Amino acid sequence: MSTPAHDDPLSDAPLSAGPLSRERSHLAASRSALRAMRENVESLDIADVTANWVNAAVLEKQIEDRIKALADLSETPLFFGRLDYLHAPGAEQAEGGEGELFYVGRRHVHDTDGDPMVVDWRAPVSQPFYRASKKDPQDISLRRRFGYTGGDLTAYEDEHLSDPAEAAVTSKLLQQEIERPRVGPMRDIVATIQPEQDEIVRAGLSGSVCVQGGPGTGKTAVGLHRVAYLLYAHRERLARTGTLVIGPNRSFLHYIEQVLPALGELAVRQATVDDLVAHVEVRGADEAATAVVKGDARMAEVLRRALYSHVAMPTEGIVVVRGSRRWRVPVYELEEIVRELLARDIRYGAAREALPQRIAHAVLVQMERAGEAPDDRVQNTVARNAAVKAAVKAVWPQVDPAKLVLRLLSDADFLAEHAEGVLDADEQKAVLWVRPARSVKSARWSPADTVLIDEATDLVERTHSLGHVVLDEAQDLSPMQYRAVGRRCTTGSATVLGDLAQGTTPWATRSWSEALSHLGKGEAVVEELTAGFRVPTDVIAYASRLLPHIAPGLTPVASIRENPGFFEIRAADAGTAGVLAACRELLEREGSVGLIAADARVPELAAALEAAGIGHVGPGEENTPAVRLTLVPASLAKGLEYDYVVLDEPRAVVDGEPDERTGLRRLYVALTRAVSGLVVTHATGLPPQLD
Ligand SMILES: Nc1ncnc2c1ncn2[C@@H]1O[C@H](COP(=O)(O)OP(=O)(O)OP(=O)(O)O)[C@@H](O)[C@H]1O
Repeated sequence: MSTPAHDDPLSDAPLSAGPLSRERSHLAASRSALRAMRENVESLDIADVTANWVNAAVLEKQIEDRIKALADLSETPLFFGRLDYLHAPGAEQAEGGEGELFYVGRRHVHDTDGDPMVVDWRAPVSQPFYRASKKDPQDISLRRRFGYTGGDLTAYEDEHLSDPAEAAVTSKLLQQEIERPRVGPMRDIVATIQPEQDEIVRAGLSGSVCVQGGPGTGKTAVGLHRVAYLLYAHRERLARTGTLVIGPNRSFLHYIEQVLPALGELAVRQATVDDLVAHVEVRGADEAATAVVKGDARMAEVLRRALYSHVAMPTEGIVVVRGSRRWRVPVYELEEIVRELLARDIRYGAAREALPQRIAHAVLVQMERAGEAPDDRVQNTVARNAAVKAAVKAVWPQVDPAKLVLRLLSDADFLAEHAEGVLDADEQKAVLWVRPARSVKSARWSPADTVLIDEATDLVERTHSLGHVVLDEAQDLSPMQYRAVGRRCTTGSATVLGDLAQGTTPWATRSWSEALSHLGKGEAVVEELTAGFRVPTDVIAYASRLLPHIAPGLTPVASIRENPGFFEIRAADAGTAGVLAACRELLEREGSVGLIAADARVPELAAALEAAGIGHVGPGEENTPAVRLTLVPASLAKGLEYDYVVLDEPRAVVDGEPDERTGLRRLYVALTRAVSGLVVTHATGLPPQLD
């Protein structure tokens, strides 16, 4: 880049002077054009279009959404880049835009003639903004990045990609954007998506992608931008089939929930795995050893066997009486029908529905042989005949999935019968309830039980599949949970995001290939992200000392932040005075502060903060300028970030987990939440793995 970032010291300068003024005029003109587009939609009179009130309501909602999408948010720049092509791109790539110069922004804006003023960042013509380089200029002569202060365009920076004399330099604006202090919920990264991230964002809809990346490498950001991209590129198809983002817990979902709406996408569902499988109320919890067995993929086989044990081979034929005639379906023919249905790849419930029709068909064949000419109506009547119904009930009874799981967990003999050769005696004992439940309502279901019910439900009736599912923090899922997510995208594709080093469940993923096969997406490509956007150099280097103990073989994250970060380890006296002092000190600085502590220490710290008059909120609650401190139990820190972090008593974080490796992984998560600085306070010494 030959041209350094141009700051305009005279932001009130007359609009006649220099490129910055011209760019500001284009911004002003684009804003007016956007206003005109919005007014155009606002003035639509739907009474002319439809007289039907249902259609009118639907249309009104669409118009409302469109008006929302066309809002001009004063703090959000309308465009952040400009591309000057050497040649006008082909019509297909330019998407209606003619010419060689394009402004890249969050949404498409056109003038009254329909000519584009700003092109959507997701349009093919915008792609070189993210991918072009000196090595591969992609027909770009100039890439210009814009810098904003508040809503004002205040700087720009040029790269002449096709000029061999110009050396490649790191962008200052990009660096500023990455180093900007964090406040409030997660924000979008459209202006600064990196080439390796963009490849994942724009990967095709048909394939599934898995991203392994250390803390702060942008996995969540990439996943969310990928959804926005797919919705743009395949709008109609995904509107029909649906998209879903899965995160680990409510506070995480709350943290990310504004990113997609900010990108103009309002219709993406966000849920936890527990939300997806909420067939019954969860009131219980399992011991780790029990949850491991319940989450093992072999449970799927136990459930399948238990369900199909309800199918009983017929022992006698059926006689259907119609008028003066009696039609007999002999037992061997019934058996053949049942065998054929068992061999087919259809759900238990679908086969149960097909069975009376098959029996009726057998009767119809006999009628035809006897010279009658029965039609479909006759077949339906025969299928509803009492004798046929009774046979179906005996041979292929209805099964309630929750009751099936209830029986497996309560009845040792029933479990033994179907787990024979699949689970050993200890494993069977582990899954059995100590106190068997009487009914589905009174049972103390655990989260792992609801996943079993979900599996059983899917055996009975096929789960609805969506067009695309993004699964974040995937490393924590059990094989049975992967299956539950996988059946929600059997006909669609998935983006799986995670970090093996951050797996903190007893069943955490050991390898992505294994996880992907449980998900049913064994063909997914595994990509790795290693450039870190969050954690400062000194902090990530310190946290990476844990890697050989928690995930040997993983590449440590290389921070791309220039600021080495504020990092201190402080020995403190027992109690809370040292931690509180660190919080006070960091609150003097700009941005958010997270106090992360072992779950068991949270009540004591909350009381101490209150007594000291330091206002704080919990994770997932909104910070305000007056209350910038969040008290975060270590178990909820995953995926979140704060400008400054105070990490209380690392040893307690490690000791809070059932085993050392999980403890050290939890500590790794806690150590990697800071954007600008980290203070570790301890009274009991540090875990030796950090030396
Ligand atoms: N290209 C980028 N430009 C600017 N900021 C970025 C970029 N990529 C990621 N970030 C920022 O870096 C931070 C970390 O990103 P993100 O939370 O997506 O990482 P992650 O890999 O999911 O981390 P974790 O493993 O800790 O959950 C976020 O603030 C995100 O906005």
